[in-house]
Amino acid sequence: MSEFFSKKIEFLKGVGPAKGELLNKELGIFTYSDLILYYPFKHEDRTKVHRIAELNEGMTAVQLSGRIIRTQVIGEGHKKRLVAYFGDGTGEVELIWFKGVTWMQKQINANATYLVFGKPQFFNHKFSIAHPEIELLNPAEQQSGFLQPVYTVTEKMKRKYVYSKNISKMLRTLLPMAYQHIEENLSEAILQRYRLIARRDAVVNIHFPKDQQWLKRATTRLKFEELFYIQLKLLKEQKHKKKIYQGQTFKDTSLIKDFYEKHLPFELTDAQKRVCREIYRDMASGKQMNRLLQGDVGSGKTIVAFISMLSAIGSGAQACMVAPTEILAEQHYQGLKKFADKLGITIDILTGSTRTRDRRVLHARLENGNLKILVGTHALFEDKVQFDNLGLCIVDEQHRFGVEQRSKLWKRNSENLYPHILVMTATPIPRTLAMTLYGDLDVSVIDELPAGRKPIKTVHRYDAQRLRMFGFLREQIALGRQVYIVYPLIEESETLEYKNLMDGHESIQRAFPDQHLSIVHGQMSSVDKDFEMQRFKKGETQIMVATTVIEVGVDVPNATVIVIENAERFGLSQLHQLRGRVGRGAEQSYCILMTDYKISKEGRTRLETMVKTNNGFEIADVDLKLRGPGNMMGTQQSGLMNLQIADLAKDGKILQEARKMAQEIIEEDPELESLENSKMKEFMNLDQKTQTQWSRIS
Ligand SMILES: Nc1ncnc2c1ncn2[C@@H]1O[C@H](COP(=O)(O)OP(=O)(O)OP(=O)(O)O)[C@@H](O)[C@H]1O
Repeated sequence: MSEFFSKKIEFLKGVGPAKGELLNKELGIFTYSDLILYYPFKHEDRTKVHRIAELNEGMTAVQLSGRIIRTQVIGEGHKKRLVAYFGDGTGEVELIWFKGVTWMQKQINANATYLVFGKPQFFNHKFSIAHPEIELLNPAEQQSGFLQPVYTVTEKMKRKYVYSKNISKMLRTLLPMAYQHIEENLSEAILQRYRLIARRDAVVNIHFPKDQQWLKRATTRLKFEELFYIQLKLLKEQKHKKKIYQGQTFKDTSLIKDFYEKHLPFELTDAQKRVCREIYRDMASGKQMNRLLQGDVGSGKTIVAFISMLSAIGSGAQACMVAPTEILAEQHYQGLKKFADKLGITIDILTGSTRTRDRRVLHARLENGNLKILVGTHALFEDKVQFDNLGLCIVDEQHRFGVEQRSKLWKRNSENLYPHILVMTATPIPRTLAMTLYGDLDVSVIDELPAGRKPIKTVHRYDAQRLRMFGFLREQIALGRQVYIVYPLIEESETLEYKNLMDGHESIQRAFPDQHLSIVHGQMSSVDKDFEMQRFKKGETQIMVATTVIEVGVDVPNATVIVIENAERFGLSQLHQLRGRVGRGAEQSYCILMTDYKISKEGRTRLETMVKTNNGFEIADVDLKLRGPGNMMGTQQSGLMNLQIADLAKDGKILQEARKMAQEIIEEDPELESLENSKMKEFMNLDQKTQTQWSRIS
């Protein structure tokens, strides 16, 4: 890597210490390469030059080319302004500055030819432009026209008269010098196959494109490069892990057979069978499994998890399942216990609220191998928890565990044998995110719901239609079904949230005097929560009033209606998760989204999406577009999403191509040893700092 790029920015002609410091502090630009990598956020089209005679009142910003005839300072005090009379032979406009009058006056050369850019306003029978951008005209540029880059600058910079155009000017000085130092980092084969332009041309054109087409070429090339290196890195890691991390070989099928033949409660869907096979194959391979299991809500992940555990247990190992919350751990425990009991397999649960006395017993049983399955929260990560022989660890992520915690599991092993890892997510993740966040894992998808499920009917109703809605609930209850009514989490105030829920509870009790109600919220102890859940599950209560604690995992097939109050307050994936609490049996189910009339545009899109589709993958894509990758995955993982130019919400196609290319390369030449690939390896192996200077791979 050339020394050139690490030169301090203040040494660039026209920058100096004062501006240099401003760039350091305000934009994090310290070196030449930092500036080169400070891409504009948009380009203004300056390809067209208008004539003054063509101006009309409705025009947005226009570009004019002509001469400043004379300047004049008018008014006093805060009314003081500089007026420059500007003409192009077809007419005249006034250019006006209210700020920086003296400074501006010094900048302007009367009689010189300028390019002027701004929004014309018609006032007192003439056009004027307030605070236009002006530039001494460069005849070459006038001929070809150009796309003007616009850079983000902070308020503080503006106060010190450093604007976007100053950054642009610095780059105009820097780029011609930098051009020859910019090295290619993709092989000739890749460039040709994807028709990508050379890196140095891309870098120049991302700032100063010759035209729209060049801008597009430059953007595509840089996005490809960014995504390609992330994928190359992830896939290389994956390959590396497979090579060095041995997993225990679980080939025994006796328990699985026994379960299949005698206890399987329903026919597995084809998708479930396929995924079970994929997992079995991994666990029998002798390599450590690192697999992501994606399935839509209600697609039947629990039984797949259990069957995977049977592979491990049948071969004498233990299995565990980690959930992000106690309530979910409890649900998984109940779900798995049903199956485990049938085979006489020992199973227990460990959470923050497990009593010390019980813990001690549990630790001992785990350590001597008598306990085969342990379900729990991150309490499982504590050092005291030692397995005799942990063979499979299932992590139910729900987007809450980060990569960090996941890697912690690696350390939980004895000797050289690592437990197999299966990461489960309940809400589908858009493909682009999955490829980036979980790009080092193999992926299994359950893309089919159990037979006989009817798609849930979703409607949006306003508060004014509440009585009719109650009428509908009565009909359903009369048919023997059960109902959830969900209130939103109110982040600003727990008291308010509680009050909301209690008010709701009261009014529902009034509306349904003959029915038994359950109530569940976050402030209840887990014992009480569990008690209420069980009552509802057993059918002793008909209506469950709850906050979002029921969002994940709750499984009551007889519940056919979910009413979501203030539905506009929920995120899309949350709504989809909540809706997944119904439609889990054979009966027709309904989801009713209640709101008042005031809904933001984005809120409306969310509701419309819910009404339109039941498909979690489609919903995840809309969610990604609405919220952006960082917000969607929570702060923990947003670091990974710190892409410099690519946008995972929009660049799915480029990402797919980049991943495909990276896959082919890693497949053919895992160590990147060929002459062609070695340069890419060199780039990938650059020390973090130099590499970030160029590509910001996280
Ligand atoms: N193949 C199948 N045929 C019929 N019912 C099934 C099948 N697979 C699972 N089920 C049932 O469907 C319901 C949902 O299964 P499960 O709880 O495993 O879903 P999930 O994928 O974990 O969904 P969620 O994330 O929403 O909890 C359960 O009642 C389960 O018994």
